[in-house]
Amino acid sequence: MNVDLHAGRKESSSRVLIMTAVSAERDAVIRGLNGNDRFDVQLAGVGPASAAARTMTALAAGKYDIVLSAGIAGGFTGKAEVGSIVVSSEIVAADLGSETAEGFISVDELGFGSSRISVDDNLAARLTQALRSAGLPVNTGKVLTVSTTTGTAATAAELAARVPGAAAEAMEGYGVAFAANEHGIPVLEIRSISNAVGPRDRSAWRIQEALQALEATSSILPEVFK
Ligand SMILES: O=C(O)c1cccc(C(=O)CC[C@H]2O[C@@H](n3cnc4c(=O)[nH]cnc43)[C@H](O)[C@@H]2O)c1
Repeated sequence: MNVDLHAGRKESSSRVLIMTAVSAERDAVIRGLNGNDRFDVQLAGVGPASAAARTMTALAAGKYDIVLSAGIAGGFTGKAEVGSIVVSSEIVAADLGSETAEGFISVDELGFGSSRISVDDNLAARLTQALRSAGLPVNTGKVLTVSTTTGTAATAAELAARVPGAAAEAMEGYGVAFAANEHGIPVLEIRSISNAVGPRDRSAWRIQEALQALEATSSILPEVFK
């Protein structure tokens, strides 16, 4: 999906809402933006429900042209390494559905809506290119939203097989994107990778490295979202 950020407006520049789960992520984004007043950064809280509710509230003011879900994330091995950045090609609620003895059935297959929200392909491509030009390690791929972080190699493998093209896993993107969709506003998810998706080992999370990558990424946003 591609959207004209300036549709219906003549001279103005775009206003961007960025939702992060926690304050350490928000602070990294704010440092990167370096006082640019076209961007507002708000806390989504952890998980898709909080993210959806708070994004709906923030968008009610009617002043934003695009919404970004940003923060740290787990990266799928071979797709997004620790310290790298993932720009979403699609936002997927990976655990929204039913478990059965034969395997997982998504809400799409159940006929209850869609677990996938498309992003603005043109913006995703421009951001990826700008980050690459700045020398940052960036990949484009599907970013999964889960309510329970993956904690075993088996679940990581099952998710990677079930969602071909999955690059990262986080907990808020689908909520932010759902709210953006309700308002008809384009959405993108941007994640810096703090850990590999797989067996839980919090001591192996490289949070500072990921927050630095998030800050560096945020410093590029003003040139992409004009
Ligand atoms: O402890 C800290 O200093 C700290 C600083 C910044 C962020 C955190 C978080 O715990 C953020 C939680 C947030 O991160 C996403 N996340 C990160 N890795 C994964 C993962 O492997 N699977 C799913 N989500 C992940 C998620 O969006 C959380 O909301 C701590």
